[in-house]
Amino acid sequence: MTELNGMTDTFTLNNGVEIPVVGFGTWQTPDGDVAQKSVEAAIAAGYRHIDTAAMYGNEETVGAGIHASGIKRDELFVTTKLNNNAHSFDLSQQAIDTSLTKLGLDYVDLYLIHWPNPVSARDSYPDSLADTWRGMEAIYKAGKARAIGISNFRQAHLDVITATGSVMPAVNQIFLNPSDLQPEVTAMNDKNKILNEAYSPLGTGKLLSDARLATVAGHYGKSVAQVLLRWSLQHGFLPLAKSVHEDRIRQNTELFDFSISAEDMKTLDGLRGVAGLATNPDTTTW
Ligand SMILES: NC(=O)C1=CN([C@@H]2O[C@H](COP(=O)(O)OP(=O)(O)OC[C@H]3O[C@@H](n4cnc5c(N)ncnc54)[C@H](OP(=O)(O)O)[C@@H]3O)[C@@H](O)[C@H]2O)C=CC1
Ligand SMILES: O=C[C@H](O)[C@@H](O)[C@@H](O)[C@H](O)C(=O)O
Repeated sequence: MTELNGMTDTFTLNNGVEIPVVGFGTWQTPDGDVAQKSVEAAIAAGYRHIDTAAMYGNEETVGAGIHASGIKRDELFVTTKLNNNAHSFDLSQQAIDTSLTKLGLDYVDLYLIHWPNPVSARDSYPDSLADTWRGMEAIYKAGKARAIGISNFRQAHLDVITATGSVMPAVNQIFLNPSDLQPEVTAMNDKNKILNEAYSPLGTGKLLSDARLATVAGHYGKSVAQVLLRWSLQHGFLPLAKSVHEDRIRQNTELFDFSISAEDMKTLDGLRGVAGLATNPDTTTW
């Protein structure tokens, strides 16, 4: 993308759907008041994109936060994910209906397969995965999701679904921050016009105390969190930041009044392995 102006900026997915360039994460956000209030706070702060999952156990109260915010449905982009234990055509059809009921929505904007190779279905992989993608396509065609995609997928997994599928995933949501740029996965996504969504953009908080990141943030009078999110955007990745604190939620939207220099981008790109973080390289157990 060439210009970054604000939270309502969008990337265009490979099926033409517009997706707001920053998303609000809800993994480990406790179900109940905390989820409802943090989602409301995120929408009030300007977020127009919420990321949840059946696995997070908070779809009901994330949905309550969406409704309490008073935002119009077509001004909000909502993602949820197929649970790890729901890998089959039939289970995927049941799972989307359950998620929609919990969220109180008629459709989601994006529905993702959470992991390619759930432990419970490992024996039947890759058949279960091809079958699940067929289920995702049916969900898309029924209008229950405006776009469908994948998460934690590498080449071998993508090959399974493209061998029999007819819809290319719109998104691959992956672990992506300066501790791990995942060059092979992002190249695969780029080649197939699959958007790179950056999960754990703050390393689930573990990157925030790194001294080298603090030095770079100091160049801009910004927090480390803001620099990490801006780094994602400047790479063309869509960051999903989670917080349950109103001040941080707001802070994480203030990303459009500065730009990281090419030199500092290089420094950040060189931080591989920082804070001991890296992605599981074992493609067979994903
Ligand atoms: N598809 C997948 O398999 C996965 C998807 N995800 C998605 O990505 C989202 C983000 O990733 P996640 O791993 O949750 O973590 P993040 O990288 O977003 O980091 C969140 C942590 O950082 C803290 N934090 C957030 N903003 C600030 C700030 N400005 N200053 C100081 N601390 C801050 C939060 O604390 P606090 O909340 O207390 O403010 C929390 O501890 C998830 O919530 C989920 O939606 C994540 C993992 C896997
Ligand atoms: O979306 C969240 C993530 O998938 C998270 O639930 C997993 O990474 C989990 O901690 C695991 O160890 O498998």
